[in-house]
Order: sequence, then structure tokens, then C-alpha cells
Amino acid sequence: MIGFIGAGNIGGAVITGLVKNGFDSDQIIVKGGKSNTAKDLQDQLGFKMVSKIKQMADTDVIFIAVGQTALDSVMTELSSIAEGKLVVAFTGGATIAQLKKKLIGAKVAIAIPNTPVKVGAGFTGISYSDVFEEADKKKVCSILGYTGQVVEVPSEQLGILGTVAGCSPAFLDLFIEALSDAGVKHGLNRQLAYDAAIGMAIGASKLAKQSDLSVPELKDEVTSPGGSTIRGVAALEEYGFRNAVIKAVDAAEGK
Ligand SMILES: NC(=O)C1=CN([C@@H]2O[C@H](COP(=O)(O)OP(=O)(O)OC[C@H]3O[C@@H](n4cnc5c(N)ncnc54)[C@H](OP(=O)(O)O)[C@@H]3O)[C@@H](O)[C@H]2O)C=CC1
Ligand SMILES: O=C(O)[C@@H]1CCC=N1
Repeated sequence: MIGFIGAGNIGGAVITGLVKNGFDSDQIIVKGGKSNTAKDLQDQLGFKMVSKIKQMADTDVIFIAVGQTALDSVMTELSSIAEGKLVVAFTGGATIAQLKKKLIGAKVAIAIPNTPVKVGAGFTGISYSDVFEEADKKKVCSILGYTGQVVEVPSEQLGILGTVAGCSPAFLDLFIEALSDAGVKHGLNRQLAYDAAIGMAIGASKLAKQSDLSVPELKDEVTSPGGSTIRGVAALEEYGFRNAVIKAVDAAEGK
């Protein structure tokens, strides 16, 4: 059995990705918060729910999907049943030391999934505490693997990886929205503009993943000499697109 404490945006996305991609919902126990969010998801996906964390004693892996403000009280409640379990927190800014201190006897890890986990196309960075054995890592990856790629990184790189993969769906959504606005400005209807922008983002990403060419070489393939694309690229650079993206990452990192 696996448990989730919190089923909000990211907890709910991971649970949805698991169940929609074949993980048995009977093997999932969820403890939700104060609102109906977790209950509403249960109505769609059919997992078990409990009202107290101590009722999750039968689980061997627990995912904590609450924010920083709730983390401390959740860990206090979890500590009575944590021994021997694998506990993976999604909480941004949490540290392995912080988890280890409260969850005595548990093997702790921190993971930063991104919202595409919901459709099995996620990218999750994960850092394990030193007591994690290969078999433990395999167990966690075999679960999160239902939701997409899982990549282990040293804990000092988890923050930036979490920003580049975890915050950036919002940045890409902003780009898609802006591209669609531009299409509408030039006469496309809104739906067609979104279909074109989203279809392009999926296709260009798939090409970048599968092609032998590098990302700049793929860009060069689109920019015909004297053509329209290079004029657009030049305008993006003139308005600081690359710098805006780097500054967005700096800001997300608190720098
Ligand atoms: N959103 C994202 O893309 C990502 C978020 N994260 C991190 O995950 C954490 C949560 O973010 P996010 O999902 O966006 O936030 P949400 O507010 O959407 O979800 C948090 C959930 O925690 C629940 N909760 C609060 N207290 C408890 C409790 N004591 N027991 C059980 N559930 C509880 C809340 O329930 P209720 O509202 O019903 O009280 C809420 O549904 C943050 O630290 C964030 O940094 C990490 C990766 C990606
Ligand atoms: O905005 C946040 O804090 C979280 C971390 C990664 C994505 N969302």
C-alpha cells in the first residue's frame, strides 16, 4: 500500500497520473486536508481515504504533498507510524535534514514532480537520504515511474532542477497563451490559435527529444535565410526573451 498526505495540485496530479496509467487505486490511501479537494478526487479515481495519518500504518511508502506551513504538524502526526517506511516529500524548500530529524526510523527523500505527471508525461527530480538502498530507490521509482521520468540528483541540485522542470510548466503555459493572443491579434479564432500553439509545443518538444540534432540546430532548421522566422527570433532577442527566461528562473530560485 502507498499513502498520500495531501491531494492538492501536485498530490492530486501524481495520484491521477498513477491511477490513469495503471496503478491500482485500491493500493492508494489518501489523507486530505480541510476542503473537499481530496474527496472530489476520490469520487473520480476510487482510492481509499482516512481522516488521520496514523490510519496509514499499513503503507510502506508515504508521499507528503502539503506545503511548508502544514509540513511540521504533518510530520509530528506521521512520526508515530514512520518507522521502517519510505517517506518522500514533495514540499518545496523542505530539506532531508528537516525530515530526518522528525521522522526517526523512516528513510526519507525529497522529490519535485511537475504537473505533467497527471498525464504520465512528468519529470520528477528526486534526492534520497544516505540510508536509502538501491532496492528502496527502485521501489519509489517503480511507483513514480507510472507518472513519467524520475531522475536522481544530489540534494544541492534539487532546487534548481525543481525550478527548471517544476515551475516551468507555468512559464510554458504563459508562452502558449501569449502565442495564442498573437494569433488572435492577427485574425485566428481563439480555439484554432490554442490548438496551433499547443500542437506546436508538443511536436517541437517531441522532435527535440527524438532528434539527433541539438536544440539550437533544430532552431536553425526553421530559420530560412531571409525568411520570416529569423525576423521573429531577432524580435524575441530584442525584447529580451532569453534574459526574461533566465530572470524568471533566478526569481523562482529567490535570487
Ligand atoms: N504545484 C506544483 O506544480 C508543485 C508543488 N510542489 C510543492 O508541493 C507542495 C504543495 O503544493 P500544491 O499541491 O501546489 O499546493 P495545494 O495547496 O494545491 O495542495 C496542498 C494540499 O495539502 C492539503 N493539506 C494541508 N494540510 C493537510 C493535512 N494536515 N493533512 C492532509 N492534507 C493537508 C491541502 O488540503 P485542503 O486545501 O483541503 O486543506 C491541499 O489540498 C508545496 O510545497 C509546493 O512547493 C512541488 C512540485 C510541484
Ligand atoms: O510554485 C511552487 O512553489 C511549486 C514548486 C514547483 C512548482 N510549484
